[in-house]
Amino acid sequence: MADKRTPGRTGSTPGNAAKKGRVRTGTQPGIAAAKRPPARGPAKVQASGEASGDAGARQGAADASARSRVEFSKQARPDLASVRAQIDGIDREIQSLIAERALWAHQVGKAKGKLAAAIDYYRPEREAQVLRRVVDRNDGPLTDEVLVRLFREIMSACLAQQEPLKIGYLGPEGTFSQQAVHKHFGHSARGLPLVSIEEVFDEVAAGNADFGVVPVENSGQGTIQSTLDMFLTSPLKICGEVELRVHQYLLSRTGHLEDVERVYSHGMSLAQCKNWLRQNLPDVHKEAVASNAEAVRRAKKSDDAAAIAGENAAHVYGMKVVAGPIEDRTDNTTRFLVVGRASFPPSGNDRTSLMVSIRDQPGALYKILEPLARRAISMNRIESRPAHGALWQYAFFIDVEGHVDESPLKDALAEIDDFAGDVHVLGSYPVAVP
Ligand SMILES: O=C(O)C(=O)C[C@]1(C(=O)O)C=C[C@@H](O)C=C1
Repeated sequence: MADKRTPGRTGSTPGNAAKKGRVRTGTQPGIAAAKRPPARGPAKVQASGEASGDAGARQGAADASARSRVEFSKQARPDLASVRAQIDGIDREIQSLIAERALWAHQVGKAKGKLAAAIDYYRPEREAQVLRRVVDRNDGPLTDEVLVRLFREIMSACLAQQEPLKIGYLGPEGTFSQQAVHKHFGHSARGLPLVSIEEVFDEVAAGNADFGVVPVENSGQGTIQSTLDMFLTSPLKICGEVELRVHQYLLSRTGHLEDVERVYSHGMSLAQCKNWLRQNLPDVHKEAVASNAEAVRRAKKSDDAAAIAGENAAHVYGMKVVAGPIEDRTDNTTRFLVVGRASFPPSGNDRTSLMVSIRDQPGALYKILEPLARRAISMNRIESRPAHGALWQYAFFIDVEGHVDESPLKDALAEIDDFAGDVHVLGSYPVAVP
């Protein structure tokens, strides 16, 4: 049956890996294939269409999936035991396919040659391509976001077979930065909580962490200047971006709003909940601290204190939720950057961050932007920061679409007038997948 689902797969399974004893009995592709229940219509067509890359088969999968949903909805009241038997069969099949995928991912590792560490196996551009395909194929009922999360976890586990990646972030545990690490690298990566954004950059530069995840802007509050300033002196490259929907909660020991006399949080989080605080706790003392998790740790010390943080932090620190979500904007989103020591090839949908310092001459910024504009290269962002070491001189942080190794961005950068200023490529990276 495995032959029918993915032509040529059975028999070419990396069998020697199984011989080495890395595979649990019963999940070996060969054995599992024999045990698999008869494939149900949608799954069968979808899998074979994917393996052959045949658009017709993929359409067939979509049709079959739509058909099966109509059939589901027509059923008056299905028999619970037989529905569960179906689910058990599907679970068995999913499990054996995940095990088989892990074997292939291990083969990819071997195909890359003798590499030193997990970081050498990590390929953000490939991960983005895999996830975009998941989104393209998605025909419901699960959302793109849910499916992307599941597939990220699978890739994260596959990569961790070599060795887990070590990711530095603004700690302690329970911060939104930690959530961003999990969203981008999955739970098989090892998080390294650090005390400041500066330390995240330092630990990655020193090789003590493979990558770092740092917040760079919030949809309502704008840029996190301290992160941008790190790029003025850091040698690190931007290798990725993560967008995280941020929900804020008021947490306390007692769980009662009337007990609250003081509220701690990171300055950004206090700002994101300004209206709610004005309406619900107008007279209490508000204090900005280094991180939301630090705020929770302080609030945990007394009954009259509360903290604003993610719901996650309530579980990590054993606090009660007083109210939430309490952010003023319903689309409250924070963008994080992934920083590392290497550059990666194009993924097909990339963004590039540039840092430009301008010479003091007429039209300098125009001369830098004109070659981009002439090629219709979209600019997502331009931001100025005082340059280090020179009074009234500015560095411009510019995000554009495209990858430095590909036209038209490659040609535009080659043409940019050297006399107008210095253009430093901070990194080209895949546009965030939801
Ligand atoms: O395709 C690769 O290069 C792999 O190593 C496999 C894989 C995956 O599981 O799909 C795992 C880790 C990489 O970051 C990218 C993809």
